[in-house]
Order: sequence, then structure tokens, then C-alpha cells
Amino acid sequence: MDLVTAASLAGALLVTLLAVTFGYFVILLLLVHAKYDHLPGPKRTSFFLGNAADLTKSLRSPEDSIKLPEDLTNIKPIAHEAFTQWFEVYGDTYTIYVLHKVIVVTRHRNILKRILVDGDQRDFPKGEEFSLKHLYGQRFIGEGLVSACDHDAWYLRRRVMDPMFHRNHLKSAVATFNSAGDNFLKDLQTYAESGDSCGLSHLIEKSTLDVIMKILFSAEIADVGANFHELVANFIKESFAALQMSGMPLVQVNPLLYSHRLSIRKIVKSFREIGAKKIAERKAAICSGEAVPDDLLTAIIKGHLDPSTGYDFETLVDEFVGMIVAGMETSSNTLAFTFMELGRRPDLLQRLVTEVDEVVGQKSFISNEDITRLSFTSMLIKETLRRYAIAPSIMRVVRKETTIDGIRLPAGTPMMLSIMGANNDRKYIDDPDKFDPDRFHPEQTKRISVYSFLSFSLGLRNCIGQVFAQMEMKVMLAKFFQHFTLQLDSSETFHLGQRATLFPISGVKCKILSRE
Ligand code: HEM
Repeated sequence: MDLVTAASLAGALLVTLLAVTFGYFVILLLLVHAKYDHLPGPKRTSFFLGNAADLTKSLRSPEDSIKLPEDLTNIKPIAHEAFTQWFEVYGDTYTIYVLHKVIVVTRHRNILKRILVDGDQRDFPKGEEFSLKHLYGQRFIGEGLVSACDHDAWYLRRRVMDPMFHRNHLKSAVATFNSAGDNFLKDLQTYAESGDSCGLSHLIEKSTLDVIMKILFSAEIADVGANFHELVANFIKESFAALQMSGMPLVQVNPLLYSHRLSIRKIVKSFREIGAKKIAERKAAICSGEAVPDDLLTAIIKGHLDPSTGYDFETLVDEFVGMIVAGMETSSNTLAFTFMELGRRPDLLQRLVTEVDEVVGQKSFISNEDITRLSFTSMLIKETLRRYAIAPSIMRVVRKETTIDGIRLPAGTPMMLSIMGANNDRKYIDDPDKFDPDRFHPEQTKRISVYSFLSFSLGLRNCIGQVFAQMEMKVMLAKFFQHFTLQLDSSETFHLGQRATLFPISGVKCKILSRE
């Protein structure tokens, strides 16, 4: 066969292959569309891309043109707003399509109830695809508690960790919450003295990392490395922004995004190496019989030494990364939103200051009893969690075909359970856009249903750190208002950003004013 014939044969083969692949993809799309045609949803703007264009638009700020990938961390996404608006138009359950993938978005109470609470969790697992196990092929949270999809493996790990997050165990951590709070005060004092504006979000982030490192891993930030806080902050921002991007069409394979994917892989890998080093040191101490702290790190390593839990060394690293990912940004953004609201609501700020003065006064140590008595502070935090659901949605998969209230969910359906949608559903919440901590007043006659306060999720796989987070946030707020107050910069926009979690885009720029 001569060269020309071979080349034309290869060309014909390639064209046939492309035509078959294209035909296969078209049939696949038609089948997926037919499978979900019975559910409402926004019109697909493209047969092939589905609603991808709407979603990509909603990931971007209306004002900014975003250049990928350099500006990923500066995206001002408003994805949750698109989801909320679609609830108003298409009802409590609707579909969105990206290429051949479909997601059913819901805030329907009975669906949430069945999936999170009443149903067998084996029938509604976290889907592998949405589980944060890997990011651009690099192991991210792997098989850790947050991402575990296999119910039995998850259960064994949750049993190892639950005691560390129990209210009684956390009582012994109150001193540590105080000491992290005192470090926060030192940073604030510097700004109060200089009169310069600060980005409060950044200072809070440092404190919530400080708390996690001390309580879960008995480590000071400084022990891990001088720039550890910046490193973690960068790791969280970059990886969260990438998580959000990675679901968009072709981001995983687009050659133009190769350097972005490579840099994210490197960031995640080097962060995992820090965790591996800490774990190896503690494991060596345990194995050689040295006295070790009674913290989460010791608990999971002891679990790893007991083969029945299925913890291998990499899973321990997954837990280290997972706890920081799940615990730092969530608490820190919730506190940032609380400060943002207090900055524009002198009435709430005054109520908080009065409570702090009455309960804590000039005491330098905030005890567990004080934390319990800070009831307005609790209401304030709960309303922040309701209004600005930091984790705006969570993912599950319906394994077997299930019909709930006449809504048929085919087997294999990926579900986005909208926490933001449920928390702000005007069918159940009066004037949901209004920030009103009194909704959570213990004497409020119209009690908020648990399905309108999904911020920590519900059921077996609810947030293990919810008591931890609320104690931490109460101590931070009380310490702050014992000594300082704040004045928001005039540049404050009150806009929300979204990179996996929600955050105040401005970073809560403000002046710190001393109360003394
Ligand atoms: C305001 C703060 C927080 C919020 C709003 C929050 C929210 C949530 C939500 C919604 C889930 C369910 C995720 C899902 O089902 O996909 C979750 C799970 C989890 N959270 Fe939190 N969280 C917060 C703080 C924390 C803290 C401080 C820690 C640890 C120190 C933590 C550790 C975890 C873990 C390990 C899970 C997985 C639990 C499991 O699957 O068994 N969270 N969190």
C-alpha cells in the first residue's frame, strides 16, 4: 500500500470514528433529556451544552470580565442566586443540564427529609463524582469523613471521631478557644492602635485556623511553619475556586487550562505533605509509648492502628486535609458575615455589646457557662447561618428509582440539595431576606423548622463540627466586643461571593475602634 492510500485510509477511519462518537453523544444526550423530561427546569440554551452558559455566566461578576485561570480567586460568582431565582420560576424541584450530565436541584421539604433523615443512607450516598475525593486527578480529601461515599466505611470513621466533637469533650477545649481568641485580640489591637482599616475576614480566617490546629491537632500555627496561615488561606481559596470551576464543560481537559490544573495539583500535593509529616511524627510518638495529647490526631491514628476501621496512612492525611477544609472557611465566613451585618445594624450591635457586658464583663476567661448564657449571640449566629448558608448546597445520588410526593427521581439521579433555597423559602419563612435574629428567640411562638435551618445539614451525615463551630464563634464574638467595636469602610458592598462556600466579597474592610 503506498503512502497516499494509507493516509487517505487513516483519514477516512478518523472521520468515521468522529462521526460515530458524535452520533453516540447525540443519542446519549437525547436519552438523558428523555429520562428527565418529566421534571421542569430552565430551558437548555444549547442542545449540547445544556444550561452551561447560564451557569458559567452566574459564576462571574456582572461587572467583571474574568480571565481564566489567573483571576479564579477574584471571581464574584452569584451561582446560588441563579438557583434561588429558578426555584421561584420552576418550583421546588427542577433540572439543570451540563453536556450529558443532569443535576436535579431541590428544596422540596419531603425530598430533603427522605434523603437526609428518613431514607436509608445507602440509598442516598454522596456521589463519587461530587465527593471532593480528587481535584484535577490529585488526591484532595480522598476517603476522609467529609468525602466518604461508602456508608459502612464512613460509619466506622464517624464512630472514631464523634467523641472528639461531643459537647462534653469540647468543654475541655474552652481554654483553647480562649487562647485563640486572645491571639485574635492581639491582631485587632495592632489595627486599633494604628487607625488603619483591616480586612476582618483575613484576621478571622487566621483565628479559625488557629483553633482547628490547636484543638484537633494540638499544634500552634507557628509550629507548622512561619507562613502556614498564608499557605492554608491560599490552598483553600485556590482549591475551592478550582472545585467550582472543575464541573464546567471541558475544564478538566482544556489544554489552555493545563498550567492552572498543574498549579492546583501542586498546591494540594504540598499541603498533603505537611499533613503527612505531622501524622508521621505523632504516629512514631504513639508507637514508641510517649505521652501524646488527647486530640483528634491521636484518635484517628489509634483508629488506623486498629485494622477494623480501614484507616490506611493516606486516609489519615485525608482527614487532616478534610478537617481544615470543612472547619476553617465555614466558621470564618460565618463570622465574617456576622460582623458585616453588625457593621450595618447598630441596633443588633448594641444588643450584642449589652449581652457581652452583662455575661462576660471584664473577665479575661470566657467559661463554658458564659458561652451557654450568651443567648443573643447564639441567635445572631444562627440567623447568619440561615441567611447566608455558607455551604449553600450539598450533593447526594438517588441510587434506586424513588418517587416522593409524585416527583419521580430515576435511578442514578445526582441531587443538589439546596440549603440556601430551603433556608430562604418564603413559603415557610416570613420575609426571608430580612436579617432578623429574633426568629431564633427561645420564646418565639413561630419556631423555625429544622428544614428552614439546614446550614449544618441533618441526619446521620450532619456536620460533626457544629457544636465546635458555634462555641468557637461565640468566644470570638464575645472577645471582640469586650474590647472593640467596628466601623465598616464606605466601600463595603454587602455582596456575596461564591467559591464552593459563600463569603463576603469585600473581606469586611473596617476600622477597629477600641471600647476602652
Ligand atoms: C459555620 C460552620 C460550619 C458549617 C456551616 C458547616 C456545614 C456543614 C455541612 C452543611 C455539612 C454536610 C456536608 C454534606 O453532607 O455534604 C458538614 C459536614 C461536615 N463538617 Fe461542617 N460546617 C461547619 C463547621 C465545621 C467545623 C468547625 C468542622 C471541624 C472542625 C466541620 C467538620 C465537618 C465534617 C468532618 C463533616 C462531614 C461529616 C460526615 O459526613 O460525617 N464543620 N458541615
